[in-house]
Amino acid sequence: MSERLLVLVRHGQSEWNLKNLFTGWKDPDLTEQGITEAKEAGRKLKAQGLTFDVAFTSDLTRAQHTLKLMLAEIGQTGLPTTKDLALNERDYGDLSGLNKDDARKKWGEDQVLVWRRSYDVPPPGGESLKDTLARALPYYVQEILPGVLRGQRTLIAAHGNSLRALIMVLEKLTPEQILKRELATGVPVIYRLNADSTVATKVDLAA
Ligand SMILES: O=C(O)[C@H](O)COP(=O)(O)O
Repeated sequence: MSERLLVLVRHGQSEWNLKNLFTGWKDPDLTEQGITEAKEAGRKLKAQGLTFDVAFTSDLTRAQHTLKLMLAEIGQTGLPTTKDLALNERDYGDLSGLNKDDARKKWGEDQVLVWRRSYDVPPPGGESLKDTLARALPYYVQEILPGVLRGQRTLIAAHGNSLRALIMVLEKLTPEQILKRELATGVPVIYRLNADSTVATKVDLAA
């Protein structure tokens, strides 16, 4: 019986994470720290003895770069990889490029938290987590999950909110529970699935 392995990794620190800017579909690369985090994520996966059959990433540089660095650490630079917009970060709309502390001063802590972490309230001109889920979940179900269930060991390098959307489904979290769920940069979360696509085990490789 194959193991139905699915590993999710948020990209390492980006230049705009460092500057504390809303990023969304903007396309900054990793910082030096982000490069270190991505390599460390690869080392952690290697230390777990994990290798992969296939990888998925978004259309954005920071996730693609993170995947490349992880695969180099694991020794799998040629791994078949699919890039798709469906795994992109939530579109932050009009907030993109604004400083997160400046936004809190302008609109208040509570409003900014709702935009950043709530399930169904979109930032102005952007996507809510629900909107993000509406394009990430069909992609997961149609393009990723069938392979996992066939035993293709699968690595996904993507973004805080596109992965929170998938985690909400995988872990059956409520809108209240997802509000509190944070995803650190460069931390692999390892799932093994049951044949019915529910989660059998989860290991979070934080720290
Ligand atoms: O797009 C962004 O600004 C970040 O990658 C994620 O932002 P968040 O922490 O506000 O969800």
